[in-house]
Amino acid sequence: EPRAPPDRIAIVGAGIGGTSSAYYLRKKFGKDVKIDVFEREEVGGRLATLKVQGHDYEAGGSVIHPLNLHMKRFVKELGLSSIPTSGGLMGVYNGKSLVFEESSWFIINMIKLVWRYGFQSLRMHMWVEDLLDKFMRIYRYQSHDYAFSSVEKLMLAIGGEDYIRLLNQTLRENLQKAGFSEAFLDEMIAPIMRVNFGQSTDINAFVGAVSMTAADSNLWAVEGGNKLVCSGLLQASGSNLISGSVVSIEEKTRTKQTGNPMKVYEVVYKTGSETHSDFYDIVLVAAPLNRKMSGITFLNFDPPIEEFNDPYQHLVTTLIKGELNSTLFSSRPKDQFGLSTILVTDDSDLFINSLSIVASVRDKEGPAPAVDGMHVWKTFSRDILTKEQISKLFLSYEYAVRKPWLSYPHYEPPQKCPSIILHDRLYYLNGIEFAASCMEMSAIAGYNTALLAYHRWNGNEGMIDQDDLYEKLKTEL
Ligand SMILES: Cc1cc2nc3c(=O)[nH]c(=O)nc-3n(C[C@H](O)[C@H](O)[C@H](O)COP(=O)(O)OP(=O)(O)OC[C@H]3O[C@@H](n4cnc5c(N)ncnc54)[C@H](O)[C@@H]3O)c2cc1C
Ligand SMILES: CC(C)=CCC/C(C)=C/CC/C(C)=C/CSC[C@H](N)C(=O)O
Repeated sequence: EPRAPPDRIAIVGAGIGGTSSAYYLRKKFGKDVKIDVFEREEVGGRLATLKVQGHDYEAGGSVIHPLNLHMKRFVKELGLSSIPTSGGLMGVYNGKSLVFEESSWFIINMIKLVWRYGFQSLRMHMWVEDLLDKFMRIYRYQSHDYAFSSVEKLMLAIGGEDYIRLLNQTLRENLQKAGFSEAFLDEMIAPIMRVNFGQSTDINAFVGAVSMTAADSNLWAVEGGNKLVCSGLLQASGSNLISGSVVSIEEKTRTKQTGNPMKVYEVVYKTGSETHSDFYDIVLVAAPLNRKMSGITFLNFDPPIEEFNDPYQHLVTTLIKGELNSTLFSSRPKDQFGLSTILVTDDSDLFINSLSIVASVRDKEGPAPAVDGMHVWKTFSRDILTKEQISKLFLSYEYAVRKPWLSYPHYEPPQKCPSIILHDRLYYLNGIEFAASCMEMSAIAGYNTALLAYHRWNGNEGMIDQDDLYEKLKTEL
């Protein structure tokens, strides 16, 4: 029989990780537990929008894969709508010319790819499909309430030693061993890593494969903004949003109303200039702890809570309403340029990772047609763009707005992922980002940590770190 549920749970962070964990904690522990979600900025976290002339555009997490089943389920259960994001033609620029340009004709693209790279594109598609096939196992494990006490054990359960190997090799090493050519890696793979994770093929091979799936077609987004999933989950979970910044967490002993002494966590948080504190049975940290990003101090833990020293990447999203200077990329007349996404190779020496025409979060039909040759373009760059750099990219522009991020871990395989269990009933979701950082991975972490907290609270050790789950569930169903 499950023991009486906890009285109070605290979640630090109202991004997709924190809000999905609130949603699943409510489902598991029931209606009586009090769930407080602390958020120091906007609900949504790295799911955020920027306004350009009255219209909202994704500035953080923008695309979702059709096989991201948690995001798909959230949109359905929250009564939200999805809009397609793929579309437009892509080119790869190497600093001198466009080494590859998509055609609107599929057969032309195939001929171009086979002519330049043989059948490597087809082999890459199969490599990614194999990863995705194994990846789908996590949904079956979680639908049967199985949980994992570390990212490595979760990865092992999904893809066996192959997945652990992907974590511990660079994408380049893995693909070189698989026989892919340097030209294919430099001209096709590296630009996709740069746009998706701000790094090249030195990234770990698992996040590299995840990044390749983000180059698939049929990607989608939430109409009105992906951050609506977070606000929706927060409401659906019946949690209390506390707009404040958590500054410390410490284990304390308190006497409950029953008269029994209980170990609880004191969460100290600031709202404006005021400092408050409250006590919780369970705490989930759903925000990166790296390099003091969260500003949380763990007080008087013995042994002390592990250090989180790996850096996150600086990345700047800039939205510019302007007319592209297409002569920078091609000698064709500007009205025949035709590309809506430009990726760059490592040796392009260009100060951006990517440039693409974007649609607002309400545009169901894709980007609005150009007005006076002007579109809204999104660039990703490591540093804030100077006016001179923007003027190099655009013949003219009406408006520019930017959002700097500490976006993703800097990946440096072999990849050690931070722990999920920091202390008895103190959990950490964002270690999963060191496998791969995306909305669906944080949603998976939210579900896994909710299940882990529930099973550990109720002593259901048999539901944690089960071996051979794939075989077990294959025969059971
Ligand atoms: C530019 C960019 C583009 C991206 N594109 C995509 C994409 O297309 N598709 C995709 O799937 N993923 C994408 N991602 C990644 C995806 O957005 C993230 O992996 C995901 O949103 C992380 O969610 P999270 O809840 O784990 O963390 P976060 O969203 O970072 O949420 C953590 C929250 O905790 C809060 N917080 C931190 N410390 C404290 C504290 N001490 N007290 C209170 N609150 C605190 C923060 O304010 C934040 O709101 C992108 C990310 C960036 C930056
Ligand atoms: C977890 C699995 C199996 C799939 C997720 C695929 C996916 C959507 C990954 C997101 C990768 C990412 C962080 C992209 C950032 S940039 C997105 C887009 N290219 C843009 O330019 O906005």
